[in-house]
Amino acid sequence: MKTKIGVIGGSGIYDMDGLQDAAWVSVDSPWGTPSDQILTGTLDGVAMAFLPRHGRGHVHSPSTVPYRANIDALKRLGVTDIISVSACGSFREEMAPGDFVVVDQFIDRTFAREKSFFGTGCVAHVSVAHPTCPRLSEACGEAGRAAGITIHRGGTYLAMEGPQFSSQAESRLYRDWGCDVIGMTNMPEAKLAREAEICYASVAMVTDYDSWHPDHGAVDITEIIATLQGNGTKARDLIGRLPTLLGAARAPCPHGCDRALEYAIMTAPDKRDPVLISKLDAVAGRIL
Ligand SMILES: CSC[C@H]1O[C@H](OP(=O)(O)O)[C@H](O)[C@@H]1O
Ligand SMILES: Nc1ncnc2[nH]cnc12
Repeated sequence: MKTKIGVIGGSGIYDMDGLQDAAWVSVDSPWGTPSDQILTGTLDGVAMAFLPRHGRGHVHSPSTVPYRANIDALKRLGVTDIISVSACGSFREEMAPGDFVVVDQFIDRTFAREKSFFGTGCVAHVSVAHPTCPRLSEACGEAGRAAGITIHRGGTYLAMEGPQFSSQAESRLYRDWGCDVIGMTNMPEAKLAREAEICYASVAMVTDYDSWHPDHGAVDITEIIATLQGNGTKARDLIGRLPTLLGAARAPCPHGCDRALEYAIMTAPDKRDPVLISKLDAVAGRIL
């Protein structure tokens, strides 16, 4: 199988340079219209697909990002591995603004989003005990180190609904829960990538200390935007190193991300809803 790297660019990352045969393409999805067109091309001989999560011009709020359409569209393009690049606040002194964190766990506190491709007429339960792919996360860590970025391996990301930032009491609570960083978008994105059997790694770029830090006051959007610019340059460097690290030929995921649906579907074949089954053609076509 061939590797196709999908990059979902978060706040401040709306484009990707250096692709050969670059073209923005529209992808139709039965799950709605994706956030934007998808930039396709190749980098060092590896196929790439870049999607700005909020759309060019930052149109979609964290609650209205069409997460299902985005993941479905990437799957339709043949994406095997997704790198999610996101801005985040930090709950740890040592995870400072400008640092990157390769997230490996999530606490999902979002509540106003569609979180699954499955439902009435085709029920499925996948495991998200380990919601990110260790192989892909390792490659992101290596690429970040090679780019000279201070990059922390492993961290728990609190996904909040937003769009407002947390109160100081919430910020302190999440810190006490053992969370390391906070953002508004990695859920349900990571869960949907698992349902679509796509390896998913999350690179969170610290922009602020949220609102718990006694020396930093409350999170402030102007501070975030200033830090985002430097973070974006580093993120482009990290992503540019991934094709060589991952290679064009892809072995099956040793952690089973690409087989997540193998035993997940509960609904008996004769009880399945044909309309839903047809919408699942890309996500679950391998097993349906
Ligand atoms: C620009 S501050 C808040 C905004 O930034 C993050 O976006 P993303 O995860 O797409 O990089 C955060 O989740 C909020 O949406
Ligand atoms: N403190 C914060 N909370 C939520 N999302 C963020 N994105 C960047 N900083 C954030």
